Amino acid sequence: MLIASLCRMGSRRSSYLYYRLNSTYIRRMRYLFELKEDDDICKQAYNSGSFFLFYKLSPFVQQEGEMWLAPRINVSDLKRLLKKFKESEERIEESMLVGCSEVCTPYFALDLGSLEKSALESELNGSFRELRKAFFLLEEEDRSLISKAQALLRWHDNNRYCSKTGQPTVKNLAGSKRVCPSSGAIYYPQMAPVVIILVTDGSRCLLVRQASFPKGMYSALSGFCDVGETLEETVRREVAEEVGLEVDSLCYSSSQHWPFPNSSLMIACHAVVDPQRSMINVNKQELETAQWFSNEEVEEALRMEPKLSKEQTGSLSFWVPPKQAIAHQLMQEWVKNTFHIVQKSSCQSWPQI
Ligand SMILES: NC(=O)C1=CN([C@@H]2O[C@H](COP(=O)(O)OP(=O)(O)OC[C@H]3O[C@@H](n4cnc5c(N)ncnc54)[C@H](O)[C@@H]3O)[C@@H](O)[C@H]2O)C=CC1
Ligand SMILES: [Mg+2]
Repeated sequence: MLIASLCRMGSRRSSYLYYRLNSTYIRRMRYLFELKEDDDICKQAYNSGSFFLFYKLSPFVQQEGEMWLAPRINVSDLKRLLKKFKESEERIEESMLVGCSEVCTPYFALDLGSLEKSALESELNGSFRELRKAFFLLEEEDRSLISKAQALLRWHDNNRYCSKTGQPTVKNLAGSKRVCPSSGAIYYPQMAPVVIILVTDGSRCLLVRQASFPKGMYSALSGFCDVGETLEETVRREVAEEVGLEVDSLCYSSSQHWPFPNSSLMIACHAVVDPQRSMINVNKQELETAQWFSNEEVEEALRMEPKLSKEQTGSLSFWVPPKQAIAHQLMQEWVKNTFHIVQKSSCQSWPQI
């Protein structure tokens, strides 16, 4: 966003700043690429790295006043910690690369789940919190790094063996892949593509409840992409499957990595149905209920603090996910009318029927 606004300024100074920001970004991406490709460089990078710590997939966090942080510790503190718990320094090689700072300080994540939790917490002066709680407490940058870190740690934990030979697989130092030494098969960390769709009939938008949602919460309709589907096909199928409506047109909004319960790539879209054919027919195997809401109702739900909304204060009997969820962003776009629907005729990949 900063880069975009600097571009709009259009002055010579802003072009220079734009170039500097952009080149820093390229340098960082090239550096991360090297770390992923070359174990020797990655091993050296541990020495200048910062480490996020986890305990059985729960991130280490600290509270500072009102703020929650996911602190990173440097390699000498990490070595001291391992020594104190009588662990070998080789444990550092179990770390995963999760990113780097503006000045190319690499960030790693390490799970210390085999050590004693309360002793670790008092040594580090903080606590290991479930990601479902930490996610909504942390600021954007920490939240995104911690989510990525947990997704990587979980994927490696679940993919220790080769599905062809049954032999143990070995991770590269950055954790960007695992290799089976006997078959040579390479496995890469994966996330599942999911569409999340805010359906509108022009004047109202459709929100749904799954039985597993917290009481009173409604969200946008969602569903996993089936193998072989385009995004448009998934949107159309999910809307038909879950609420029995036919999508006329749609547009892409944005995407988000969603770590719960496993790693998903949430692909957010707006979709339009014909107001003459807007009668909902809920698939009870998938949803508890689905309902049309007015612009005013959604606007009020968005304004409410999730904590207050859970207690159902005010005139509304429902609440919506907090700002960290992409469903919230779709609703914001809808109430402000800041999305642009692509007409069916101009959508190249629209399925032929
Ligand atoms: N960030 C956000 O704002 C939101 C995120 N989500 C996430 O979207 C994901 C999918 O949403 P649903 O409506 O439940 O999907 P869905 O409508 O496709 O139904 C889930 C069912 O699909 C099947 N399925 C197919 N492929 C699967 C896969 N790769 N992993 C797991 N199950 C698979 C299973 O039978 C599962 O019970 C959920 O993980 C949820 O956490 C959902 C709503 C809002
Ligand atoms: Mg669904």
